[in-house]
Amino acid sequence: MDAREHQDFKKEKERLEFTKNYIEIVLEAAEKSKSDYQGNIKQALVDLDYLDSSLSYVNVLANANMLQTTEKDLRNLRSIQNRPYFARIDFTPKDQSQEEKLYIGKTSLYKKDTREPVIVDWRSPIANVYYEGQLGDVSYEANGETLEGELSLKRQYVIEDNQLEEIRDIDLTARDQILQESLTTSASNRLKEIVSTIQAEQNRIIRADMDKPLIVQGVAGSGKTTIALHRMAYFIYTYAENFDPQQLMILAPNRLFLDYISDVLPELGVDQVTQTTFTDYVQGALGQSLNFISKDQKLIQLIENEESRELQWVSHFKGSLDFYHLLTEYMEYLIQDWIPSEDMKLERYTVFSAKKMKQLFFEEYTYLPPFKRLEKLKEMVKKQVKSKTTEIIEKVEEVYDRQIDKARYGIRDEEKRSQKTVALWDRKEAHVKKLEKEAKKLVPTFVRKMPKGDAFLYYQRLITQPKVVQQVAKNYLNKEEQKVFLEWNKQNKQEGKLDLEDAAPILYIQQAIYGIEKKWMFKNVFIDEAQDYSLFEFEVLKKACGTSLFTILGDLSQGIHSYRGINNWEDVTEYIFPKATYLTLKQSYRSTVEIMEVANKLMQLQPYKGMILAEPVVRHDKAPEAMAYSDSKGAITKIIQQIHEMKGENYQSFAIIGKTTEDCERIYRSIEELDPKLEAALLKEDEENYHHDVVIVPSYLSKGLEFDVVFIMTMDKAFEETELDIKLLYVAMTRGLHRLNVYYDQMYPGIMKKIF
Ligand SMILES: Nc1ncnc2c1ncn2[C@@H]1O[C@H](COP(=O)(O)OP(=O)(O)OP(=O)(O)O)[C@@H](O)[C@H]1O
Repeated sequence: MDAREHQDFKKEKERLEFTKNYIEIVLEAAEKSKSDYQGNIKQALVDLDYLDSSLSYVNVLANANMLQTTEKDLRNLRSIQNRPYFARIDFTPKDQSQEEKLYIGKTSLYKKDTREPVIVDWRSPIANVYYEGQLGDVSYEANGETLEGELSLKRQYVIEDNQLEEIRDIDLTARDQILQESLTTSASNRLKEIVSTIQAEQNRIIRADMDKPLIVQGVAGSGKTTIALHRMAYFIYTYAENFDPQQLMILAPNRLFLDYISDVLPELGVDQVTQTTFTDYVQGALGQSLNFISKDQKLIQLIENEESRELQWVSHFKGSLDFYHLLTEYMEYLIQDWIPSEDMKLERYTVFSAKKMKQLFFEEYTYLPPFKRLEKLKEMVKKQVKSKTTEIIEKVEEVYDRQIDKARYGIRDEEKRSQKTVALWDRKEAHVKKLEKEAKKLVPTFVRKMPKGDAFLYYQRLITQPKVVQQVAKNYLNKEEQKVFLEWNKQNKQEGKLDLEDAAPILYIQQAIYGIEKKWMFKNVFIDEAQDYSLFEFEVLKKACGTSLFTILGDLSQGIHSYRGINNWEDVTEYIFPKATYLTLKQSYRSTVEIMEVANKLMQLQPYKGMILAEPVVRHDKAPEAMAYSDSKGAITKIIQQIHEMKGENYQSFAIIGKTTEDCERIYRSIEELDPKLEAALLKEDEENYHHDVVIVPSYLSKGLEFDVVFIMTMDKAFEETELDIKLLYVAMTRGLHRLNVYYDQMYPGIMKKIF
């Protein structure tokens, strides 16, 4: 209700005033202390010039740290200055009579003297009561303890520019009005934070046990991406003391998507986390750039039906755990002759026995990856050569000395004696020199024989050399399959490219043989659009990152890459993350009831059962319309006209989704010709932004994005009733928040006839 009409308006207004003033005082104080720190640093730097004192260096560091915290606090406080909190709870802890009135906001603020909270952070344990609790008895966890109490008030505020606009008390029956309003607003080109409207099922995911892997199946628009980012923010807050945000990594499907989420990260204070795509991660960890065919390029081939049977089979095999086991065997095969089979000798003396080397390499050093073992062994060889050479030379010298003594005391004739001893001396000297020379060659010879390949080369050898394939793949592929496999890879090699599915095995070889550099290892990994990953990819990420603490979010209904990815979550839990918690999100927040009805109707045409259908939050707009056209230019003219009309109705973001890139290019060219003033952009996979009036995007690339109004337009290649096409169309349909209109060629209606 309008804040002014609420019975507590006066008190709430005073409270807001107080908070506003308090923030101002804190900000002023912080500004002052900031300039003090800056002064201190300046002084310390001056001292550093003429004092050789590590103390002043420490001083610089200490103040720089202080400055950093202050800067961070300042930033946080400034960001909430106009809207310090969004909710209040009244909570009475069990066995206490004093009720606490807690105001919840995006960051916490305490009174300096009493430590009484002015604002409670939304991530704090007690705030859980706001997201989860209904009025009455409630409980929450803090520091491993369950705390109980009574929740007597749950209140929401709409505050704009520090003015209290609305106050809403939530009782058992009230619908979440603020959520409704938040969903009605237009989609900008960016994802937004939702701290004030997080729903209970989402809250459970955000706060789910951080010490266990988490798998989330969530329908389209259920907030998976949003929640992933909020869970990161929660994680960083909860473990602030002993956790560096850089130890978190989020893997997104492409760079376009990273750009889409980029604004919300700093808002949530999680901008320091590593954000990348799977292939960029692999190339980073390898320190090498490789030419992968993107999964979208592959999908285009699939949609266009070129070579599709082999493509699906090879991609599927390369993503399977069978291939993973094959790789494991291959690496054993590969390293078996890394250790020489003959002893390292200096003349007839053994410097390092092959048996000892084998024992070190295959037994003692197995805690290291093989290449590191070799390096360790090299160091060992160096030391051994040094000490053994001295030992051997001493032995040889002893033999000569004995002979010299024998000559000295056994030959009576002086001349003969002298000749003999001199000859022996010369021989001794020459022999020692020879030994020294030979000894010098031992380490370089050993090093020369060390394997010179790298992960990529070893992998190429495995997938393109018939002898290796025959030897290693015989337990996994029959002769015919081996042939297809080899030919496929040979073709790729000739074209200088790699399948996307090659990324995981190359990373596996890197990890298993060379090890992964520390900066590419993480404590916690988040994967969005995880339905597109294969079991092999999950497994290798777990190994390379050195953790099993993954948060995996995906939607099988949108699994347009399921020919290479997964078809169910059970396999992921069974084979990769046996300890994972599995949670689902059924509510969809993005699209209207009308759009979701059509999308669900489409989903039910899937050949297999058991798909979780989305339940939209009750929000209405015009029902989707479908139009069969006979002339594509005419249809595009109509779309342009509708865009102009809807812009007048306050819809802001528009997308035209085509089935293929080719269709999108045709649409784009037509728009340029028909309405050059309309700012249109054709989206590509590696695009980093899409700030335009209208974007034209192929169905497979639209995944994860959202727009106020979506037009779907097909040409001579209709969406058909196949698993892939149904999923592609489902993804396209569920991108719209408010309106969806479909245009298809009347000669090629495909599946549209069944749903409209
Ligand atoms: N609790 C919420 N309050 C307000 N808005 C929400 C809430 N949850 C989700 N949304 C909004 O719903 C939309 C969909 O969210 P998001 O893109 O995170 O969903 P998703 O599950 O990743 O979708 P998809 O799988 O279809 O790409 C976004 O606009 C998001 O801001």
